[in-house]
Amino acid sequence: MLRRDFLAVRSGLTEDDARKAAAVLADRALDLPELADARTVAAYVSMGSEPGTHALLDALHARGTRVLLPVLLPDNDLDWGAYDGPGSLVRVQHPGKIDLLEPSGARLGPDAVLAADAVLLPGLAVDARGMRLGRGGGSYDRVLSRLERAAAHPALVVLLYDSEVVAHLPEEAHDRPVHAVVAPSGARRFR
Ligand SMILES: Nc1nc2c(c(=O)[nH]1)N(C=O)[C@@H](CNc1ccc(C(=O)N[C@@H](CCC(=O)O)C(=O)O)cc1)CN2
Ligand SMILES: Nc1ncnc2c1ncn2[C@@H]1O[C@H](COP(=O)(O)OP(=O)(O)OP(=O)(O)O)[C@@H](O)[C@H]1O
Repeated sequence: MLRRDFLAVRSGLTEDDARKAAAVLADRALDLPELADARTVAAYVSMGSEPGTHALLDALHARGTRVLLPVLLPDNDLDWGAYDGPGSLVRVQHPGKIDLLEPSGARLGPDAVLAADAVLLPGLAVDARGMRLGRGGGSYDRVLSRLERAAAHPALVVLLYDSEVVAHLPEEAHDRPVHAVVAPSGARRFR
């Protein structure tokens, strides 16, 4: 129900709202040292009404940051490929899912995310402790447990609209908090 409610608010945004938010989000995200100073960022290509990441991906790529993007696997785990500009993306239709833009180049394997200095995670909301509500596929839960197993500690950052930064979300035992959220009104870090 929570997921449905957050998605309903997103689907009510106009294209103009979304475009303006994406531009502000890219600036704010690039101001965050965790992203600005990263050599490798594992990010994703926003789809539909998700807070836009295109401007951010291009800015990171342009400044020489290595950007990794997810490739959805049949079991909902994620493989990774490098972002090499808008021409390096291909539209993919996974059964039952909205179309995703995925990297068309070499697959680097699920462990490629371990090289990231910062991971940008998609989410529908984050609470005051940094607990994140995802789409429910568990893809990023798996990324987080893979990072934990490898003792990798990249900065974990979520891009959201302002109304999606909330006081409290229900969590499950496997959920792990993120470090920061970037919203149009500003960034917020969690301890
Ligand atoms: N832009 C973006 N890329 C991403 C994610 C994401 O959340 N956003 N993912 C995050 O893990 C992975 C893909 N996971 C996805 C999970 C569900 C749906 C989807 O279309 N869900 C339907 C509902 C049907 C269902 O529950 O499967 C929907 O949201 O309308 C799409 C992608 C990797 N890439
Ligand atoms: N490390 C893991 N390995 C395999 N499955 C996992 C792992 N962690 C969580 N899951 C499973 O993934 C499913 C979705 O979990 P949850 O509802 O927390 O998704 P979410 O965090 O909202 O989604 P996402 O991680 O894709 O953003 C659950 O069935 C959960 O048991």
